[in-house]
Amino acid sequence: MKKISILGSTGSIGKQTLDVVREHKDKFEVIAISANSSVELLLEQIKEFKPKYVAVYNEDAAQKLKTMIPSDINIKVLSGMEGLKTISSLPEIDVLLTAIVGMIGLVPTLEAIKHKKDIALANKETLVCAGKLVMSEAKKNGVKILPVDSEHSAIFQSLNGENYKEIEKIILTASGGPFRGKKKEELLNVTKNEALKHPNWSMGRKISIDSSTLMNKGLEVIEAKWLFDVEVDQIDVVVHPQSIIHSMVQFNDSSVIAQLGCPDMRLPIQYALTYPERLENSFERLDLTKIATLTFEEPDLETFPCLKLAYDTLKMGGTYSAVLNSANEVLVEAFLEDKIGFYDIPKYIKETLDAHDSIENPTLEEILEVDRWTREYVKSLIQ
Ligand SMILES: NC(=O)C1=CN([C@@H]2O[C@H](COP(=O)(O)OP(=O)(O)OC[C@H]3O[C@@H](n4cnc5c(N)ncnc54)[C@H](OP(=O)(O)O)[C@@H]3O)[C@@H](O)[C@H]2O)C=CC1
Ligand SMILES: CC(=O)[C@@H](O)[C@H](O)COP(=O)(O)O
Ligand SMILES: [Mn+2]
Repeated sequence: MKKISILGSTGSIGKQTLDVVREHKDKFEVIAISANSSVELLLEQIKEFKPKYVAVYNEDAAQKLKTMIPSDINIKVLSGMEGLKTISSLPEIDVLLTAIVGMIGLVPTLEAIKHKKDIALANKETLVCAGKLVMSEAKKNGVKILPVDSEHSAIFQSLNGENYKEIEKIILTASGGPFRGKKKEELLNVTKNEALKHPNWSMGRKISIDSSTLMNKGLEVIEAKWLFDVEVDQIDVVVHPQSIIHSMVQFNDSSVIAQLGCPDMRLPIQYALTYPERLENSFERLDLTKIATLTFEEPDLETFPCLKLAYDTLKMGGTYSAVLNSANEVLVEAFLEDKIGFYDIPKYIKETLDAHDSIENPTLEEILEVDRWTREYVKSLIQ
């Protein structure tokens, strides 16, 4: 039995992780679950999976959950950041699955690494804001960082048994999002509801907006750099609207290896939890004869400037990617609250990057301070 703790069990990835557990009840045991404030769903999950711990970040919600749990259920209710850190480092867990959204996942993930827990990583913001630190801590503690993000799982699977030094290029596929093929003039006044309509994946709100701006691909470029230890010019993005090829690796002998499958996050989640083994499951099989065409095009960096901004921050180094990420988190939230327009997202990110004094090799405390500064700066721009 693999013992799992889940950061963000009530979200899109969290719920699909529990689907994987349901599929393999004899293989996985859920020791801890958590959320920000979705207590009704947490209660259902507690009744079904019987975890020993639940962490609710929001203090009021944690208190509310305590009153909702029937007296015959024995579970420890924790709260705040301390709660998230505790469930990330429990002695009895083998792996922490990070399905929480945003850079708030950084501190508990580092806590898990310090306690030598393997990480099944969906929370890409952690590597975007602190990739160097997280990967070096993982190496120091002998911890595996197992990618859940579909593209990075595809790359990881394509690299199975290969020598990472022989990678020539990583080719990240992008769906192009809901606005693929459109030009800036057509997108100036798009609404959040239009932006939330991803063509292939049903995901949380933040990542759905990121896909519509192509920031998601930018964050994934940065995530790939740290996971696979490649240079920025070794990472290409190709738009592949069908989301069947989840990504590829080109090797130094010109061979290209790819991973394909139906768009279903349960597979990368399962693979991260069972690696290096594979487990038979009931998920839909890919039938290539039913797919008329697989197409590929270059990303349009003029219409989608967020992707270029992400590449730029990798080239500039230091804490620029952390600023990109924190600014984006604030701006996506503001866009979802109808406070800013679609193109205000790249505009204010650029202005914040221009105002930032970068720090080379930042410590955790410095990254947290950069996050605080960035949020304050961006909010002052919006007002
Ligand atoms: N969805 C997908 O298919 C994919 C997602 N990812 C990445 O996975 C991560 C999760 O995405 P997704 O599942 O879509 O997001 P969702 O918005 O669907 O879920 C987010 C989860 O995080 C929890 N959460 C948010 N803030 C806090 C907090 N402060 N403390 C504790 N828990 C918190 C939420 O709790 P609550 O319900 O209470 O708000 C919820 O459980 C993101 O980093 C995303 O980029 C990567 C690849 C694919
Ligand atoms: C499922 C997944 O991994 C998402 O990150 C997905 O890739 C988003 O799609 P695009 O960003 O390519 O539109
Ligand atoms: Mn992805």
